[in-house]
Amino acid sequence: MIYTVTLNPSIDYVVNMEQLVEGMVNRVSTEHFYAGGKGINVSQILNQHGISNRALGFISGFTGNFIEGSLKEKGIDTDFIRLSEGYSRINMKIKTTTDETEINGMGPHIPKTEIDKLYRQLDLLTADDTLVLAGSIPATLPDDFYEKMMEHVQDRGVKVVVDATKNLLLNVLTYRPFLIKPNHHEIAEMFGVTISTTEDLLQYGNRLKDMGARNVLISMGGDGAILLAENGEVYRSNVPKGVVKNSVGAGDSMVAGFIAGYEKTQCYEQALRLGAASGSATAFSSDVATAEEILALVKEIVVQKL
Ligand SMILES: Nc1ncnc2c1ncn2[C@@H]1O[C@H](COP(=O)(O)OP(=O)(O)OP(=O)(O)O)[C@@H](O)[C@H]1O
Ligand SMILES: O=P(O)(O)OC[C@@]1(O)O[C@H](CO)[C@@H](O)[C@@H]1O
Repeated sequence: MIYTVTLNPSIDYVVNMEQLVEGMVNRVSTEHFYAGGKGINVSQILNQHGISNRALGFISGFTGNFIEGSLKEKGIDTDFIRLSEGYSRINMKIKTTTDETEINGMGPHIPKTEIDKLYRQLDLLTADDTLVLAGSIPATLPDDFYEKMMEHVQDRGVKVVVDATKNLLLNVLTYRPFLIKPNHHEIAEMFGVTISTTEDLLQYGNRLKDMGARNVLISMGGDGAILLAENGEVYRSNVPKGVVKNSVGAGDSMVAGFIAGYEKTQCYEQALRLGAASGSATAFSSDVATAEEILALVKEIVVQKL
């Protein structure tokens, strides 16, 4: 079974407007409310690929009810820990004709008793399970919380996927995650360097492998992705043609597509293909993509061995 953990789920309030003017009243031309948070997005796309999974994490308040309800409506298995105080956050995603701006909320305080409940859920995982840790760690939890969770399941051979930024990602590498998915900007930031060529990316991708990551998937937005696979092969994928509606969740969809592709075929090339199709399908859609939208793009993905 695949378990996703979203420590700080959100309602993504996705709006369109022609222009965003700071210091003025701005009015939107379209608005949508979606259940969000990186782990939750991974769960939604896994579900589209027919891969059974369970979404874990903390929810609270009326916003938490919306998140849980909308996942249930889509047939996604959830086992969220409900906090008695506070509200799951609302993240505003503003798409204008030129930019995408995001304002992400803080989220509720998570008391120690509730953290213990999450550890009890992790106690049940075995070597047949995959644990996906995705998204930021809320301010009320310690920065090393992902490391703590990985340490907790370490002896049981659980496959762990981590999609997080900077130190959160670097610090988990000693626990040998099965997959990490930084984007090219995050790699540059992690190592404090400027990346201008594919060779640069490969150099730092290999550094992440040397530090412990088993598979490193580097996404590059509209420029596709590179996979440095555990078997030593390196692959590059293109992106299909399409109009970007809202790229929020594209990275999470790529992670989910990769996991689904690997579960189905045990082949890294196929996993990258399904990951790339899933990422682009979400970029071309207002919400995270549907199975039909993803399948329509799979044939356009060209995976090349470097
Ligand atoms: N503009 C785009 N056109 C086509 N495909 C895209 C575009 N942006 C993203 N994708 C697809 O989604 C994948 C992941 O995108 P990206 O590199 O933006 O991830 P990310 O930075 O983690 O995204 P996010 O944080 O917005 O979820 C890309 O490798 C590509 O396959
Ligand atoms: O604040 P975090 O946890 O870093 O990111 C949260 C978030 O921006 O990530 C998802 C897209 O990747 C959205 O659904 C959600 O709003």
